[in-house]
Amino acid sequence: MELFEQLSAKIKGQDKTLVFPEGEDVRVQGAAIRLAADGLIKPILLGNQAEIKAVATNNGFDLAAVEVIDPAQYPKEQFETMVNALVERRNGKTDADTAAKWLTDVNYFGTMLVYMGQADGMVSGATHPTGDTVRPALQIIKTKPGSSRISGAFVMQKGDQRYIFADAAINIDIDAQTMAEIAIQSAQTAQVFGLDPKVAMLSFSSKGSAKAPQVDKVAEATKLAHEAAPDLAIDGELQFDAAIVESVAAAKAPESTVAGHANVFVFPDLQAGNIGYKIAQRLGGFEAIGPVLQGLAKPISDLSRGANEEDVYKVAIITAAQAL
Ligand SMILES: CC(C)(COP(=O)(O)OP(=O)(O)OC[C@H]1O[C@@H](n2cnc3c(N)ncnc32)[C@H](O)[C@@H]1OP(=O)(O)O)[C@@H](O)C(=O)NCCC(=O)NCCS
Ligand SMILES: CC(=O)OP(=O)(O)O
Repeated sequence: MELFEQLSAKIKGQDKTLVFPEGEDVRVQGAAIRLAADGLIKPILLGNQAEIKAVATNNGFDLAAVEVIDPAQYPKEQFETMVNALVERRNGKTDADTAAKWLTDVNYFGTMLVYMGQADGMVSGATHPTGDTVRPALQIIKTKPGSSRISGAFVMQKGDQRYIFADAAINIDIDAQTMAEIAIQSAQTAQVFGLDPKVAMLSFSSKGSAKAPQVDKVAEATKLAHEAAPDLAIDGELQFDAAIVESVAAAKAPESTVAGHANVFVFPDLQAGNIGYKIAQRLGGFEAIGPVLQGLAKPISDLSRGANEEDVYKVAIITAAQAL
């Protein structure tokens, strides 16, 4: 069975509720209506009630199976409960006035619905940049036990080829310890997507072919990940060609069991990761699913603003599966 058929079969009938803060967006509405019609999730759209209706009418959508919440018309008592819960969660870092202001932003409002258990997960980012989409999750949902950082992976698919690219979304400039943690998180994500992880720690050097502090960082991250997860198939530092092409691996890293066969690619910083996934997507013809946020205590997913309706639909399926 194909990946999304498997995930859909898992979530069907589980009635997971997902909140979509960008309820006025036509791609989001289209996906939410399909997800509800397919019995996969119960969607909540956030936004201005009149605008949401206008978009639906203009596109011939029927919103009967979709709950709509207009934060501006949220009952006063429930809003106050939400403000108090946010202040308590922030534990002295955010006062009531700031919390009330934050909650006028749909991403904060949606994240609080998840935090308070009124939704099982959230999908946003079709119109908001990543920082604005994920910041509320970092501040409110926070990391799950065993994780100290949140990172973002893409599932890259073309035909029967499937790879994980990380971090391509969150951590801008990482140290060796963070890169090691991202590697281990990404291997776990690979397993969720049916891959037997073989992790390449990427660099512009293979096994000491270049000397630079940036290369040392990747070699150190590989060592730290080995120590933390001794059973994980991981190697570095490797150039991308050595990681993926058997003949190049034979020349550049002949001792490696990962080189030439890697399916999880961990990038040394966000410039490389974000550029890398978009090149594979736009020039290589790979479908980019994600970013799938790794290490969060509850499932919140970001979208690329370049996402289409199908991307929203698929990311929602992944998010609901994470909520099981
Ligand atoms: C994600 C991002 C917005 C966080 O930046 P920020 O809001 O300036 O973060 P701050 O350092 O102010 O931290 C805000 C909170 O988030 C937490 N946080 C930040 N990054 C985190 C991470 N990777 N994992 C876990 N928590 C994190 C901080 O601990 C802090 O929590 P606190 O308020 O309870 O103390 C920033 O790293 C970023 O812009 N990343 C790049 C996003 C992007 O543009 N990607 C490309 C497109 S996908
Ligand atoms: C993940 C990503 O790059 O998002 P955007 O295209 O919205 O910046």
